[in-house]
Amino acid sequence: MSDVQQRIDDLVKGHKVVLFMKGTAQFPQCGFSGRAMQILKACNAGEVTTVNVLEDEGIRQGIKEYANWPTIPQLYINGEFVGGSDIMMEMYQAGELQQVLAGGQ
Ligand SMILES: N[C@@H](CCC(=O)N[C@@H](CS)C(=O)NCC(=O)O)C(=O)O
Ligand code: FES
Repeated sequence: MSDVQQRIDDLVKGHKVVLFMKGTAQFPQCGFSGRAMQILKACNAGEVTTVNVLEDEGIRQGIKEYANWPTIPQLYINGEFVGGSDIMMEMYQAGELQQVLAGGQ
């Protein structure tokens, strides 16, 4: 595993809920990332670890390889890739995201 892939793996496995996004939780810098954050808030997700890919070009590119998913935002729960903002919205509307968040540790 490359250095960047290892760093991403440590982040994803070291925290329950990790959102790779553009900007921060307080100041998202893209509508898709803002929407992802809003969905997590609507789910009462609790502690969300956010990673601002605009501050790290290596992670911005590396995260696309890590989950084989070409865009940001990317949500991980309990070490597993969940999806981008479209998938998050679909899961939220079906009540599934709330269930995944409630499961695990
Ligand atoms: N449909 C996507 C929208 C996300 C998206 O299109 N992201 C683009 C624009 S922010 C992206 O990450 N492009 C690659 C990049 O900026 O590195 C989703 O469901 O999350
Ligand atoms: S930064 Fe332009 S669509 Fe996300």
